[in-house]
Amino acid sequence: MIEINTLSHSFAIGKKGNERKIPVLEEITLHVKQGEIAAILGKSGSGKSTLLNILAGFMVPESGVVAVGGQEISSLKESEMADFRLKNFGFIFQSFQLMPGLNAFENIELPLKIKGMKAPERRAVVEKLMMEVGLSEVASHYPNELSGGQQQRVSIARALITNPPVILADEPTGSLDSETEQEILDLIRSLNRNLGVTFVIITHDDEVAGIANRQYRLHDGKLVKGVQRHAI
Ligand SMILES: Nc1ncnc2c1ncn2[C@@H]1O[C@H](COP(=O)(O)OP(=O)(O)OP(=O)(O)O)[C@@H](O)[C@H]1O
Repeated sequence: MIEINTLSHSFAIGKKGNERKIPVLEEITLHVKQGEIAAILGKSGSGKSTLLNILAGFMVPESGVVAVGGQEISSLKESEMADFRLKNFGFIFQSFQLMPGLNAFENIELPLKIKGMKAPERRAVVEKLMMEVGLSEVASHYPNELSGGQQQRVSIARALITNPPVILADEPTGSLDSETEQEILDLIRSLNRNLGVTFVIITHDDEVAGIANRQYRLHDGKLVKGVQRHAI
């Protein structure tokens, strides 16, 4: 499903004409099968966000190949990449990134509106998913009227509403207390099982990585360990 082969990237820092190249990712090779949960673990500064940004096509790597569902993404033009991203990826962030002026239902509905789905169909699809993620009771609540865990459920539902095959999650429980973290991890696991969605989770937290079928550990831009914990 996701194939990253000998990916390297560096950033140039310093004044123009006097730049230094700092390697951030070195010869990364990792593969994620369809339906797996993969965790990319690493301390702050190890290169996790850079790897996720390259995987999502927000950044073009210096060298190496990134393919998703057989499509090599570095060969896509910017507009093709935007289209590819919409169809293939859902995003979950540590800080939820909900629209404050929309209630829970409307936040989840938004991607379907953008896609041009008609209102009655949207309602049916959103209500079904809200039930699945345990949000039916709070459909009309605005983000500031929801707990952190509920806000993350909304953002997970919004990521899933267009049925993307892959969810990219950046520290999805980083803003939550440990009890709520466990609830969200259980939800991710059950959505992965029930819907067959592939998850790539970047985290510094071994607890979060514990739900993954496959763990990759980054240290100073190098993959130090790729562990298959349990098959799907
Ligand atoms: N645009 C940039 N220009 C120069 N250096 C950068 C840039 N973006 C990131 N870096 C450097 O690359 C390294 C990896 O950063 P990255 O954000 O990928 O790490 P991370 O593991 O996601 O860290 P965190 O967990 O703190 O978000 C860091 O040393 C960072 O300073």
